[in-house]
Amino acid sequence: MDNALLEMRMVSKTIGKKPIIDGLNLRVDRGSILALCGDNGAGKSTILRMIAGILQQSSGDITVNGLSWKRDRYRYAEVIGYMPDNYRFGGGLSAEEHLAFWSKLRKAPKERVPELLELVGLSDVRRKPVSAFSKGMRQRLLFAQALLARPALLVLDEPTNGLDPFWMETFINLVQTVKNEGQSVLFSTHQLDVAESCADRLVFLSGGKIVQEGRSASLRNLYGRKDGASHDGTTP
Ligand SMILES: Nc1ncnc2c1ncn2[C@@H]1O[C@H](COP(=O)(O)OP(=O)(O)OP(=O)(O)O)[C@@H](O)[C@H]1O
Repeated sequence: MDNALLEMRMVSKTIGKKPIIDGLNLRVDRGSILALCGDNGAGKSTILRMIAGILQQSSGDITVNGLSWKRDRYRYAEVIGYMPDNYRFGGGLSAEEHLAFWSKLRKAPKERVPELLELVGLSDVRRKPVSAFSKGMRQRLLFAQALLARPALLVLDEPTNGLDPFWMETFINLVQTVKNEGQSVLFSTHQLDVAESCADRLVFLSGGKIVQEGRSASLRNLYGRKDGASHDGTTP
């Protein structure tokens, strides 16, 4: 049986005349964690936005659990939990109000709201307006939002950005728990130590293409290089 949950086949994205993603093939297996790494502008957010259905690919195919956004966007949306980067919270709502609103949209049971606030350490401040939250607290709320409906695939854009060491460690434990419950996780990061601590596979992007992938910390040598070549020219 094919174990792929997410499959991207020959996906390209051009914005204006600029090619951003070029012939990308990527898969995430069921019950696995994949970290998308790469320098600024490599194309990580663009890929995650295409998977979330916010951006449409210029060509190629994306399926999650055999579903495609183009053909069946409602069922497709149900199997994905997406955590955006730089989400703008508005309206002076509290953490609890935000999560309750999102839980209705996602048709998640009411009990998930207090449960998730507790999980991400925001129970005590649940009635405070999110506008008064720190970056890390907002990130934890967005992470909780992605978990609401226990989606098959979590798509997280820079989830540990702004987290202090305690919450960074907690994030690593939480994604492991999510994986043990059978969900899959795809996240982007600049923090290689986080990627190495929790991902089954690391994929490195440069200029909208995969330049290296594998499990090992030896991939670290590649990070930030402009030519995308590994130091010894081999694939780990
Ligand atoms: N709306 C847009 N119009 C033009 N160019 C865009 C647009 N969105 C993204 N890009 C370009 O696409 C490339 C990839 O951007 P993307 O945000 O996906 O990279 P990233 O790997 O997530 O970067 P970072 O690590 O800085 O978040 C960049 O060169 C960016 O300037």
